[in-house]
Parts: sequence; structure tokens; C-alpha cells
Amino acid sequence: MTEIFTPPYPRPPRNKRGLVKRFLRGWHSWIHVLFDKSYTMKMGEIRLPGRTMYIANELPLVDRILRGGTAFPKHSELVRNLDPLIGNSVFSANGADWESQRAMVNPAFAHTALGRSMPLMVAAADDLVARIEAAARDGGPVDIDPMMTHVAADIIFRTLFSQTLDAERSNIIHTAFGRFQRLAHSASMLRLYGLPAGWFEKRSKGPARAIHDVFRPIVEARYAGFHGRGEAGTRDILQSLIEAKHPETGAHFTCEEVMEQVSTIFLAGHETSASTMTWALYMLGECGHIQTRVREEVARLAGGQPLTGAMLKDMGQLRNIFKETLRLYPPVSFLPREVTCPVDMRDKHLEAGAMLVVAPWLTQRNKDNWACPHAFDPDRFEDPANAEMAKQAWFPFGRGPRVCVGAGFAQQEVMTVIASVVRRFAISVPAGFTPEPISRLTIRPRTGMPLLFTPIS
Ligand code: HEM
Repeated sequence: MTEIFTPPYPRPPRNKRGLVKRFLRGWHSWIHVLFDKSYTMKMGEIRLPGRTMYIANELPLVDRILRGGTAFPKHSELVRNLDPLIGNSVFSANGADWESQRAMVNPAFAHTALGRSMPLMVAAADDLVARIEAAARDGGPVDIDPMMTHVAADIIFRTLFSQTLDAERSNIIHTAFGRFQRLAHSASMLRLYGLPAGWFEKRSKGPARAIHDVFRPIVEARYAGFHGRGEAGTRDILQSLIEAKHPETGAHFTCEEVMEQVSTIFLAGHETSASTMTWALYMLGECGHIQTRVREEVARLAGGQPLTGAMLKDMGQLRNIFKETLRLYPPVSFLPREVTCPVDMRDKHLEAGAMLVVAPWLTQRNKDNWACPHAFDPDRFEDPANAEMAKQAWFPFGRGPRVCVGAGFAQQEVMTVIASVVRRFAISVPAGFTPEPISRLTIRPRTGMPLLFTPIS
């Protein structure tokens, strides 16, 4: 019998640590502050000098909060944290402002329609395979962490702007986003502990600007083309945003507002998928038997032909790998909401303004919800006994009115990339290497993800 693989996660201490120890562990990563009981408690309360935070794990509570819409808007701490990067946009806005932004942005998402985006994904995945081939030629390990950023950013770049993303701009994005995550995380930690965070807040603006500078020239030229010279423009997400009208006033987005929406779609649309692909390839590298099975599935359904949406639909094993990766490493691991009116939950009384966190990382690794919760077992999604849990205790894309608008796009892109890689290479993990997951805005390996790729003839 093949043993089930348990991929790395920070082993929680048995007991809650003191304030200082928690601060030190949390300085690099949110998941490092959790302790044993965090994974099974129904509702927890954490008193910090800066604020009191509640974590709701009980399934009906999770549902109530996420479906609660305006009663539990996105927390101001999250909004402040992301502000240098995405400003006031469809991810961060609340209430009526969010509703009108969502109405304006919705038509742009027609460009992420699965049939329309499939050829872009296949082309970007082919370019990735060529890059891996070149990098693996000497037989040494290849760090796939920046490569997954490149392919995911390339896919969303092609969908947004009808352009490919070259290696130089991809490197700028990967490096700047890594820096932004570190600085924004530190600022957030300090604010939660009631400490001054100004230095980190100020420093985080630099990498955010470096990312904006990659697409500002494209956005400004196209905006001026349409609004200044009446040019029709290419039919893509950017053009839909430039042409979008407010549902009541009929006003267009300003150029800065288009920049904010573009930044949001670009960041929400590549960093999360890149994280998923990195962890999926790592776990396949560790689990040769699952890798062989999925390679056989891809060969049976696609042969040597370019992948299509119809082929992906039939790749059940690949889809289960996607789901299981998102269960174990949900890129958005914590969803912080704000309590708008005093409310009672279980035995707790929450005052207005309190932070109420719903945590895919915890609910999806809770042993009351899933058997062997920390183990990588894609087949669990085939078991009818797990069908109800897959509905209630699996929500890497959120749930309710603020659910991710790119979930179908992400599934198609991750499946396309993994299928393209496994049919071309046998993947393995260098002896002695174990990645350390770090959770800031998303979950990435602390020191990259070197893997070995052997071409399959
Ligand atoms: C594996 C990949 C992805 C994951 C795990 C993910 C996860 C999430 C989650 C959890 C939320 C809701 C956050 C909350 O309720 O606080 C969200 C929202 C959002 N996502 Fe994704 N996402 C992914 C890919 C994408 C892609 C590919 C796009 C765009 C093409 C996208 C665009 C958005 C947008 C615009 C929102 C805000 C929706 C709103 O509030 O109206 N995401 N995502």
C-alpha cells in the first residue's frame, strides 16, 4: 500500500503562546502563530493590544458570515493593507460603492470566458514548458516559484492587455510583489499590536509603484486613445474597463480608477494561481504514483494534441489535484471581515468594529471536517462520504456575494499548466529539500521551490 504524503506546514505548539512569542512567530507568517486548538475550536478570541480578533471555524458560522454581505464587509485593516497596491477597487470596496463597481467591472469578465481564454492559456503554458526545458538542460534543480509567477502573470496579462509578458517585466513583478508582501505584512502585524507602522507603510509604496509602472504606460495610452482620440481599441478586459459606465450616473472610470481595477484583476488573478501551481507541482514531485496516474490521464484524453476545455472537463484526477492543493494551501488563507453592529456568536459578544476572521486554512485542515486533514490525498474528492464537506468545508474562493469572480478561470489555467508540464517532464524533489510555507497575502515557499525536471521523450 502506498503511504499518504503529508506536505509541510508549521507544526502548531500544544498551547497558546504568550504575546511576545506570538508576535515573533507571526512577524514572518500568519500560519505560524496558530496553536493546536486553533485547528478544532469552533470560535476563538484573540486579544491583541491593537484590537480584539475573533476566528469563526464552526461551519454554520462560516456560512452566515460569508453570506452575510453588507452585515460583514471586508475589514478596514485589509483595505488599508492592500491600499498601495489596489486602492479602492472591486476587491476592497464595500456596500453601494462595491455594488456599482461590480456592475461596471462585470462585463470585463466576459473576456475570462473559458472558451475565449483557453488558447491564451495553452500558448502561455507552451512558453513555460520551453523555459523549463532550457533551465533544466544541465540536470540541476529549477526554482519554479518565479516561473509560476511568470506563467500566471503572462496568462492574465494576455487576457487583460492582449500582450505577452516578457521575462524582464515578470522579474520586476515577482521581486516587487515579494517585497510588498513582506513590508505590508510587517505593517499589519504592528498595527494589530497597536505599534507604529509608518516606516513599513511608507516603504511598501515603492514595490507597489514598481508593479504599477509595468502596466501604467499600457493603460494610459489606451485610455487616451479611446477618450481622447475616439480609437476603438482591442477587445479585451482593459478596453471593457475603459468603456464601462456607472449604472446610475453613466460616468466612466477615470484613468486612475482603471489603473486600480487593472491592478486588482492582475494581482488577484495571478498571485493566487501561481501559489496553487507551485504547491501542486511540489506535491506531485513528492508523490510519484499520483504523478504517473495524472500523466496517464492526460495522455489518454489529449495524446499529443493541444489541450482543449473539453479535454480538461474529463480530467477528473487533475481536477482533484487542483482541489486538494487548494484545500491544503488556500492562497487566501484568512478572510477578515468587520462587525458593523454588535452581535452574539456562540458564547461571545462582538462589538461593532471587531475583526471577525473566517479561515479556509483552518476549516480545510480541521480533523472534524476531513480525515487525515494535513495529508495530500486528491482521491478524497471522489469519495461520496466527503461530498457534503466538499460543499461546506472547502471554500478557497470564498462564498456568498464576495465570492471570487475568477474561480473558473483559475481552475482552467492551473489544470492547463499542470497538464502541460506533467506530459513533458517527470518531476521530482531534490534529496533533502523541504519547502517552508509562509503565509502573508498568499502562501509561498520561504526560500523558493527548486524541483528536478527530466524530459519524457
Ligand atoms: C487559485 C486562484 C484563486 C484563488 C484561490 C482566489 C481566491 C479569492 C478569494 C478567497 C476571494 C474572496 C475574498 C473575500 O471574500 O474576502 C476572491 C475574490 C476575487 N477574485 Fe479571486 N482567486 C483566484 C483567482 C482569481 C482570478 C484568476 C481572478 C481574475 C481573473 C480573480 C479575481 C478576483 C476578484 C476581482 C475578486 C473580488 C470579487 C468581489 O469582491 O467582487 N481571482 N478570490
